[in-house]
Amino acid sequence: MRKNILFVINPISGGKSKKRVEQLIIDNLDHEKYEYEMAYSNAVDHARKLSRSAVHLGFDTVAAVGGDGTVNEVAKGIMSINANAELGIIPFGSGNGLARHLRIPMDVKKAIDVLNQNTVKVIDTATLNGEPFFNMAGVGFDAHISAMFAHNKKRGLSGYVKSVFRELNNYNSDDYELTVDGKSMSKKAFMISFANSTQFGNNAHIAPLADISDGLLDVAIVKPFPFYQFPMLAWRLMSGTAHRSAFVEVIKAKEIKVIRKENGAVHLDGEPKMLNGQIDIKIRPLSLKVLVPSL
Ligand SMILES: Nc1ncnc2c1ncn2[C@@H]1O[C@H](COP(=O)(O)OP(=O)(O)OP(=O)(O)O)[C@@H](O)[C@H]1O
Repeated sequence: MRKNILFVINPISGGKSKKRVEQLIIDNLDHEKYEYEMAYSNAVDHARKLSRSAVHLGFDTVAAVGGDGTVNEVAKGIMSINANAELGIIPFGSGNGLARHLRIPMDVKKAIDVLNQNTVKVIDTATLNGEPFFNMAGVGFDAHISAMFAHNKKRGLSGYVKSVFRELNNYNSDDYELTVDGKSMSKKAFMISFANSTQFGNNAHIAPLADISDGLLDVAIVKPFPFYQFPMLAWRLMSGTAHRSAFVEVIKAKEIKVIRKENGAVHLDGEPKMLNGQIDIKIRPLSLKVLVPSL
């Protein structure tokens, strides 16, 4: 029997035109395996609603055509109705962290072929104050950058890199009280990432040893560092050796509580949110089915 798949296309993700996507789907999807529909998200949270309605109507798969924010909304929609429905990803974002971690090709035709292969991997997901995330959440500098970037109309990698350099000099590290699986600790940190996958996106690996199906998050604490160390840290991110840096501590955990003195930004899969001082993060082991490349 053919499976029903809905493609949820985010027209703004990655700052890239989606004009060719419809035709590429028509030409490359295996129509013996799938009956398809397509829909465009028209605002923040619309992809979640589209995905939720599709799964409610009995769709087997919803494919997010976008970046990590679109994947977040589509996966949230799926999980709110039926954890047996599957997530597909056609990467079209600025960073595509989850897609890259799962080795889903950046090329649209090849990513459609992954859907045709029909190989399912069950992954962990997590929540931050009850809000789901799938790739990475964080507090500190990366959350600050997400909040800045959200006001930047130009999406894409170059805008992101510009924001990082502009803010790097102005940003002050914060004090955090952490409880990591019941163990209390105080940390001064430039940022803290709660990593389900290894990377933020663009192959910047903050938690190179993270396993997306191990029932654990990798808590990557980046300590304050002198400005001249930034190129070395950037190299460590890109070479998958961040865990070996003297400025990065990684702790594996199921449940983390974070208390900071002031309200501030957090990010969930790159999308910013303002929160008060207390943050609770929890893993949900093996809770989402994703279509991934067969080996
Ligand atoms: N029609 C729309 N107009 C404005 N915003 C939209 C629209 N459709 C979806 N969105 C929002 O766009 C945001 C960004 O999408 P997404 O994260 O996929 O792209 P990106 O930020 O470029 O990629 P990445 O997260 O991989 O870096 C999402 O949070 C989503 O809510």
